[in-house]
This record gives sequence, structure tokens and C-alpha cells, in this order.
Amino acid sequence: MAEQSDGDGGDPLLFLWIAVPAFFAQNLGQVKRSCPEDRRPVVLQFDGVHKRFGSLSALDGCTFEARPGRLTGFLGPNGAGKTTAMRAVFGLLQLDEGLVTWRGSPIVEADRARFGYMPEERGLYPRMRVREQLVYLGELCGRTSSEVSRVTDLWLERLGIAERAAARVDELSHGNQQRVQLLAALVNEPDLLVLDEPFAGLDPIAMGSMAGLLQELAATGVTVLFSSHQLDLVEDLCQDVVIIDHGRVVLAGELEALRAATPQRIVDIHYRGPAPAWASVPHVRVLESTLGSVRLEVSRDTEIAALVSATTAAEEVTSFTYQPPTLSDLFTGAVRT
Ligand SMILES: Nc1ncnc2c1ncn2[C@@H]1O[C@H](COP(=O)(O)OP(=O)(O)OP(=O)(O)O)[C@@H](O)[C@H]1O
Repeated sequence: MAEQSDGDGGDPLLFLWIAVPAFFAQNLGQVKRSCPEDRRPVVLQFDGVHKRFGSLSALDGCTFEARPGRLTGFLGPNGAGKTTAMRAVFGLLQLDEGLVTWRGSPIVEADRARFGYMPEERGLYPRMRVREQLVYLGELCGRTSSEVSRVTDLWLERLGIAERAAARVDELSHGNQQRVQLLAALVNEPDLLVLDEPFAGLDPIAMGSMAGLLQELAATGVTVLFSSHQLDLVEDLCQDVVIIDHGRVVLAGELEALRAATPQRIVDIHYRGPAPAWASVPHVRVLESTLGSVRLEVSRDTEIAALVSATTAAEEVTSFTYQPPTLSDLFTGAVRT
């Protein structure tokens, strides 16, 4: 696998990883994924991946997987190694150790013809017209012009930007440029979609439509891995999460299972009147307390009756919720400060 870019700067034509193989066209027949006798695991797998930049370990034995038909949130603080890992999927950097595999085999260019990538650098040609650019990019993946035109028109319509098809990319709003960028990752009808912060900078409405779209794609069996710093959104959207810190995976798996497996439970109470003495209840820790609301941490085995009994001292209780830690709580607990 050739190292194409290891530089720090943004490469505006980044997704030219798909550009080289015009010869994909004649090879695509060999990469059909629906072969029923093929029982290899249909996952994207990172296995002990190391990537160093000089003395800095950007990926330090990174191991995780993303599964088909599911949304996997790829989380971590700034500089944790998310973009580096995503670039590794596309052969945009040379790994020092470890393997990234797709369906159980090291990824080759023919696999990448069926992958979609939305890079952090957002590499569209700013002066090229939207539809023309999308068709061009789809053709670079080895698709015929009519195939790619059909998919492009479908998605332009679906994303509500069909009327801007003839506009230049740099004439579009940020949100619409982001939609076109996503579309550029979809024109080859990918089996795997890797998105670097697809929600960054979107307004709430655009976020909702992007979220809905990713759910729809996952529902059709696409493997979707995306990075984000918006933990509430990831919690609402993703079945699986991978949390990475200093190049190492510190927590990974099915979100609900990870939440349920924690020994802590979080109790949020909203009330009127003076604050009851919750801290006096055994095994209760006050995490936050403001006038009229309190957040408590209890153990999974704490006797809730004692807590409820203490709460009745409030003038009125307007809400009482008891739940496992949120994704944000898990993230804070997992990541080194
Ligand atoms: N080409 C490079 N040369 C040198 N260092 C690099 C290079 N690319 C990434 N790094 C470093 O590797 C580490 C991981 O960077 P990366 O961009 O993967 O993190 P990230 O998790 O995507 O961060 P963010 O959330 O801020 O986007 C950082 O310390 C970064 O400075």
C-alpha cells in the first residue's frame, strides 16, 4: 500500500485516494460483497495499530472494530488519534505496526473503491459545479457515467440540494457544502462510510437531517464510523462507541451494554423548596447541586427506598430519574485528564 500523504497540512484533493485506479472499472466485478459462501467477518478491524510521527505515538496499539448496519461513534479528546486512524483506513499514511482489515483481509485498493470518506480537510474543488464534481468523483471510483449520474441525482434530491446542482461549491453555504461533501462519499454507494466530524459546524436542522441520513444508510447495511465531539448526539445516534485517548482505545463496545455494566447509577432530581439531606443517605455522593436540582451518584446496589424517603422532605419533587451513567460520564471516566 503506497504512502500517499503523511503531511500535517490539509490536502484539498485528499480524496484522490480514489483517483488513481481508473483500472478499478475492470476489477470491480471481483469485489462484489454479497457472495453468500463468503463467511469472513464483515467488519472494519483495527488490530494493534501503531503510528508514530517522530517521537509522538499518534496510534499506540489501537484495536477496535466497526460493524455493518450500525453507527459507531469514534470519540476522543483533541489529538487522541481519530483522524490518524481514519486516514489509515484509506492508505493515506504508512503504519509502523499492526493491521487494518476489512472482511478479515488487509484492505486493498479494490476495497476502497467501495468505501466512502469524508475527510476533516473537506477536499472538494471549490470552483467546480456541484453535480459535475460529484459525477467526476464517482467516475474516479470506476463507476460508469450513467450509474454515477443516477446515484448523484438521487442523493442531490434526497439531501434537498438538487436546485443547487449547477452552482459552484464555493457559492454554497457551509451546511450545503457539508452535504455535498457527504454526497461525495456516497456516490460510489459505499459498504463502509468513514466520516471525520460530519456534524461540525452544522445548525440543529442540518444536524437532524445528517443524523437521519446516517441512520438510513446504516439500516441498509452500511458500516458507518464517524468521529465527533458532540457526545449527546453520539449517545442518541450510535449503537456502538470507540473511545480513544493518546492513541489507545480506552473503552469500546455496544453503548447500552457499556452503560449497564458500570457499577454507578446517576440520580437527577428536580424539586422545589429547601434541599433535603441527600448526602446523609449511605452510599450517595452529591455530584452537582444547584437551587432546585441535584445530581447524585449511587451504587447499582444502593437502597433506593432510603433515597426516595429522603427526597420526600422536599416541598415538591418535579422529576426524579435514575439511570446508568451517560456517554459523557463514561467518556470523562475513561479519558486521562
Ligand atoms: N502528519 C503529522 N505529522 C506530525 N504529527 C501528526 C501528524 N498528523 C497527526 N499528528 C499528531 O498526531 C496526534 C493525533 O492527531 P489526530 O489528528 O489523529 O487527532 P484527532 O483525535 O483527530 O484530534 P482532533 O479531535 O483535534 O481532530 C496529534 O498529536 C497530532 O498533532
